[in-house]
Amino acid sequence: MIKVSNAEKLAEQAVAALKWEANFSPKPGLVTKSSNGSHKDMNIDLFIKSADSLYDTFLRIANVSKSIPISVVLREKVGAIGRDGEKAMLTATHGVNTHKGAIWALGIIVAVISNQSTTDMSIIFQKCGELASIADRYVQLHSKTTYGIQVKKVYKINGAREEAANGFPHVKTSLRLINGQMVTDQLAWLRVLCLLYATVDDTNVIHRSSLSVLRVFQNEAKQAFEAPVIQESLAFKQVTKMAEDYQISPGGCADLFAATYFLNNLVIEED
Ligand SMILES: CC(C)(COP(=O)(O)OP(=O)(O)OC[C@H]1O[C@@H](n2cnc3c(N)ncnc32)[C@H](O[C@H]2O[C@H](COP(=O)(O)OP(=O)(O)OP(=O)(O)O)[C@@H](O)[C@H]2O)[C@@H]1O)[C@@H](O)C(=O)NCCC(=O)NCCS
Ligand SMILES: Nc1ncnc2[nH]cnc12
Repeated sequence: MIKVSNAEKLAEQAVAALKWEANFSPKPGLVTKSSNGSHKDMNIDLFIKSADSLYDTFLRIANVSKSIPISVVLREKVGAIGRDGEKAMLTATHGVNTHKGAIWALGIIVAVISNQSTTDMSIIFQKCGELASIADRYVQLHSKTTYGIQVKKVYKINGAREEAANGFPHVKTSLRLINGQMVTDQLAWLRVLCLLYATVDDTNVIHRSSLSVLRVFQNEAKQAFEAPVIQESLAFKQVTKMAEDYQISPGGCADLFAATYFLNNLVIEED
């Protein structure tokens, strides 16, 4: 029987995916090892610290998810651990929001892999949708108005919550595009990033600019995605310039990029 990695391995792989994403370059608007993008309060060291602070969160999620069926009980247990994870992140970063969206996306994915003990991606995405769609009473009780909620009040778009509830459609597409290619294939990964920039309605970008700016940004990213050599294309230069001009940062795309890497590199163990 094939058994998915144990809880420790899953947590290690989730942290590794976050560090890989932070280090990946270029990522217009986002923090990389060579640029702080559109950020004054973040840098690569902060992202690495933040990723390390989340190991216990992913480990607890993987452990709790082993034996409880997908249900409101599991959803609320994972939610409570996720909120503890947000606190751990804010302690590690002295109050800077580096990984809230990533805790959410990878938290749900880690929970499902541990729960289902499978590497079948269609099952993983379907069950992620089920788990993320279950209402967690404590989120309603404790959540203040977030940027995501504010943006969705104004525009009819899907944010982080819907991405997970719909079974991560953008991660599914990214995974198909990368199709098991190795980490070292930088150009292939840059294409994945451009496709995410082109298709995700990132609430961070809208919050810092507007929906119409996001649409232009997405259109440039789509052209960059289609270019034979992305980094040499005018469209990619435009994406970079727009990130600078509008100080926009597609943090939601970064999270889904990390989630794609995590699933593409999921290690399985045999009994
Ligand atoms: C369901 C929750 C995700 C909460 O959703 P909500 O929409 O209410 O939350 P937001 O506070 O707006 O955070 C959502 C974060 O998700 C990322 N994101 C944005 N758009 C999308 C999208 N379309 N698809 C997927 N993901 C998306 C994004 O996170 C990343 O960006 C953050 C950094 O942003 P930045 O602009 O640099 O910094 P800020 O300080 O926020 O802004 P400025 O002031 O600087 O401009 C960083 O977090 C990245 O990861 C959005 O920020 C969920 O969180 C929830 O309900 N949690 C409760 C606990 C729980 O149930 N957990 C269960 C699983 S563990
Ligand atoms: N590398 C990055 N830069 C800025 N925001 C992010 N959110 C997640 N990863 C990020």
